[in-house]
This record gives sequence, structure tokens and C-alpha cells, in this order.
Amino acid sequence: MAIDLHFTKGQGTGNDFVLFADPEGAISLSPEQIASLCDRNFGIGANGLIRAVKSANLPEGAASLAEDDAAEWFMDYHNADGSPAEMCGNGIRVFVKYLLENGLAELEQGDTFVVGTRAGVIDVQRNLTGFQADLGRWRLDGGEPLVRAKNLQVARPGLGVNVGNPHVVVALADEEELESADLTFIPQLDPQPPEGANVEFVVPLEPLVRNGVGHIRMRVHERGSGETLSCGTGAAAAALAIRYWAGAGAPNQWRVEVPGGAVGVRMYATEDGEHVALSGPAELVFEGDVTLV
Ligand SMILES: N[C@@H](CCC[C@H](N)C(=O)O)C(=O)O
Repeated sequence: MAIDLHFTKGQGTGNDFVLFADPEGAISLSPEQIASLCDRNFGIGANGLIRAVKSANLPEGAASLAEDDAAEWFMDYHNADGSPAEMCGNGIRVFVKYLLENGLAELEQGDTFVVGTRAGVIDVQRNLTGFQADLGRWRLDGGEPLVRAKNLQVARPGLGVNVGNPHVVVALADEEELESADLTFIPQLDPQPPEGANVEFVVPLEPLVRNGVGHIRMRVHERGSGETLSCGTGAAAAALAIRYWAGAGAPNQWRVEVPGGAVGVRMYATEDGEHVALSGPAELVFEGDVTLV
């Protein structure tokens, strides 16, 4: 049966998404249908697909409502290849912007909007550059696999960081090396994490710390999507890894440059452990209608 979708294209620092509203949870797309919508040659083109669905109307939403009954909306995120992902740091800002612009939610300055995701309930607030999302408690997870990428002469030790979804961060020598890495191929991890991982290649900028803020530049190969212009959770993982390697005295606030712009990362203590928050812009670009046959 054909499926008619009214969609919106959105982006945050060049990480781009196809969004559509399905409050009742009535539209179930196959991985192949999602991949065809995200295809840049044969579809709309995007790094991922976001379905806005009421938490009450999908099985994963029950955990969100149990965590916080204000989590009315669930961000059902899929990568460009159709695989589901736990979280998307750039996507959640675009998701909230989409709900607000379409009159599906309200958010006053200073208030917090809560969103259900497969990584738990995420708090989002407006700020000067767009939105800030509290990604919650982060953890070192995934060990220190060796990372190989085309054009990098030797394998490098990475650091596994989980910020709701899995990442491996690798520090490169300098910007020349960062530029020359060929990310059209999936970076090889040894050992390979069973769930796969997003892989961030990072260099510190000079000077690393300015006015108490750390500065790094990153490129990313996203699990299920390939190289993208930005990855919000990846930026958070990269800042956490660089701070870990830098040791005591490293800042808790970072500016992460990505090919599509820059995002902010902040680590702060809470009663339930250290959280990491991500801030950056969100933009809705165009709308359209598509029929999936
Ligand atoms: N681009 C996202 C991350 C999207 C999910 C990721 N590819 C995964 O599979 O974990 C971001 O901005 O965080």
C-alpha cells in the first residue's frame, strides 16, 4: 500500500534530517523505505530520518513515560541506512524546533522540554545559539580499540565513549592528517564493538584553551550514515575524550568545530553523576510531500 508523507527537511550544523509527524504511531517504515528517503540521488537525501510520535503510541515510549511522564513526544531516530539509533544530538534540536514550528509543542524561554529517546529522556532548553540538550550521564565504554582509516599510515588507539549512543574517538597528529583521512570507507575497529560505533577523528586547535574554553576540530564517520558534516553526540564524545587525555585541569567547556559549523559542549556535576550537554543551531529548510510505493 502506498504511504503519503508530508515531510520537513531540517539541519543542525549540516547534519541533515527528514522529519515527519506520526503522533498516533500509525506509519511504520521499513529500513529499505527509510534508506530510500535518505538517499541523495534517488530520494530526498539526509543523514537520518526522524519520526515524531507520541510516546504513548510506540513500545519504546513506555520506558520514557515511566522515566518522566512529561515526555509526551518520542524522537524515533533512524540512520540513513535504515538502522535505528539510540540518540542524535543534532537531531534532537531540530526535532524540538520542528515540534514548536508546527504547533505540536510549546517551550517558553527558560523552560525545559523533555523528549523520549531510546537513550532515555533528554532535557532540551532554548539558548542564544538555538537549543541545548542535556545528554545525561556519559561513560567510558568500549575500551581502546585500534582504529584504521584509509590514508592514515598507522593504526591509532581510540577511546570508547558512550553518550547515549556508542562512539570511538581518535586523536590525530595535526590538521593536515585530519584533512587527509579518507572517510568514504568505514573505519576499521579492532576489536569491533558488537553494536558498531560512530568514529570521531579529532585534533586540538592552537591554543587549546582560550578564556577557559577548550577548542578542537573533528571529522566523523557515523554508524549507519557514513561521513557527515557534523555529529552532536560525536562532538560531546570528542570533547570528553580530549579532556580525559589532557588530565587534571582540562576545561569543562568546549567548542567543537566540525565541517558544518561548530557546537558547544559542557560537562557539569549533578547529584547522579557528571552530565554532558550539547548546544548548537537548528534550522528547518523546506517541506514537501512524497509518496512511498
Ligand atoms: N548525527 C547524530 C548521531 C546519529 C546516530 C548515530 N549515527 C548512531 O548510529 O549512533 C548526532 O548528531 O548525534
